[in-house]
Amino acid sequence: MVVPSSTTPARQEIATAAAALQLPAIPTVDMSAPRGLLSRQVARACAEQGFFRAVNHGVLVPGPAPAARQLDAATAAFFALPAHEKQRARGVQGQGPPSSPLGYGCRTIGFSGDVGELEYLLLHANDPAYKAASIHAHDPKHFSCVVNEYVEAVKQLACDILDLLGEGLGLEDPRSFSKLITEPDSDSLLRINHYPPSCTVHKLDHDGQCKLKGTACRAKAGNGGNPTGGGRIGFGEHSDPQILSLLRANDVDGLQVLLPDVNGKEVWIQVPADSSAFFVNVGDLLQALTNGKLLSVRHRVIASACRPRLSTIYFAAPPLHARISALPETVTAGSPRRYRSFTWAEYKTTMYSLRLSHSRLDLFCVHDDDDNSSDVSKEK
Ligand SMILES: C=C1C[C@]23C[C@@]1(O)CC[C@H]2[C@@]12CC[C@H](O)[C@@](C)(C(=O)O1)[C@H]2[C@@H]3C(=O)O
Ligand SMILES: O=C(O)CCC(=O)C(=O)O
Ligand SMILES: [Fe+2]
Repeated sequence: MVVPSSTTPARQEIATAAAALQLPAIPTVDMSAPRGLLSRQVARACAEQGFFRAVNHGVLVPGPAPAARQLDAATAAFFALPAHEKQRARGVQGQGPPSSPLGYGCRTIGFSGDVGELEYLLLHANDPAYKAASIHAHDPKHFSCVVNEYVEAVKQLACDILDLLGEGLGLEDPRSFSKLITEPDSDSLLRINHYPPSCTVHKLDHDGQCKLKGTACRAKAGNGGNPTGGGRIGFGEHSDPQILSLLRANDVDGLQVLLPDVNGKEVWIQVPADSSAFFVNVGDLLQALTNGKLLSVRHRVIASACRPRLSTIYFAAPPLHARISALPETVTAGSPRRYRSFTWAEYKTTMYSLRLSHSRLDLFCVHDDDDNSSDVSKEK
C-alpha cells in the first residue's frame, strides 16, 4: 500500500512536517498487502517517484543468526580493521568484465575522478568468494556463505518486486524483468558502504592513499541551488545504472532522493533511516525497458551524522550480453520508442567512461530526426 510513513512517531512527525511544507513524500509499500493492490502500488511508486520504502518484506525474519545480521557484523568488523589490512582487499583495476572496481575502495568512486567521504566493499553477487580471504581472514568460507545467503534472500525480494511491477504494468509476460536477473550469468553486485561519522576527524589511512577526514559544514553539492545543508558528500548525486537496487542501512540518516515538489521543481528529500525496511529504487535499465514509464531516481548520501552509516545495496543486473530494448507493450503511437537498443555490456562500458552524476541514459535516446515512425514493431 502506498501510505505515508507511520512506523515511529519521529517518522510520522517528519511526514506531517513534509506535508505541511508541501514537500514530496517517500512512498511506503506494505509488502504484505493483497497482491492485486500491491502490484498497482509498487508500479505507481516506481512510475511517480522511482523509489519506495518496502516494509513487512519478510527478508529480515528474526532467527538465531539471519544472513543480514551476520553480514552486518562481518562488514562492520572489516571496516574497523587498520587501514593497511583493509587495503589487502583492494581489487585490481581492470579486473572483471568489463572492468568493475571490485573489492575494497576508499573515497575513490569509479574510474573518472569521483570521490566521496566513504569506504566500501564491492562484490560480485555470483562470486562471493572474491577477496574473502582478505575481508575475513579468520574464516573466509563463512564470509562467502553469509554473502551468498544474503544475496539469495535479497534476490528473491528483487524478483518478487519485479514480478509485481510486471503485473502492475499489465505486461504480457509479467516475469519479463525478473527473468533478466535470475540468469546464471547475471551481473548483479553487492555493495557495502561505510560512512564515518562527520563530527570528529577521522584519518583512516597513513599512506596517503586514503584519507577520510571530518570536514563537516564546508562541502556543497555540485547541484546549483541544492546545498547539502552543511553535510559532506558521502556519495554524490547519481542514478543507479542497473535494473533495480535494494538498499538496507542501519539507523543513521544520510540518503536523499531528488523528487519534484508540487510546482514540479526538483528538491532533495531526506529519507528517514529505517533499519527494518528495504529502500527500493528503479535503475536506468528498468527506465529503458519500460520506455520511460518507470523512473530511475537520482539520489545521493550526505554524511552529517555523529554515528557511522553502514548501508548494503544489492544492484540487480542482467547478464552482460543481455539486450535492453523497451518491451513492446510500453511502446505505443502516443509513446514512441525513447531509447535505442543496447547491451548491458555496452551501457556499462559507457558509464565507466563518465562521471558519477552524468545522466548517461540520455546518450541512448532516440533523436527526433531518427526514423522511428514504425517503432511499435521495431527492435523486439
Ligand atoms: C563513477 C561511477 C561509479 C559507478 C560507475 C560510474 O561510472 C557511474 C555509476 C556508478 C555506480 C552507481 C551505483 C553503484 O554504486 C555502482 C557500483 C554502479 O554500478 O554504478 C557505481 C559504480 C562504481 O562505484 O563502480
Ligand atoms: O550508501 C548509500 O546509502 C547509498 C549509496 C548509493 O547510492 C550507491 O552505492 O549506489
Ligand atoms: Fe546509488
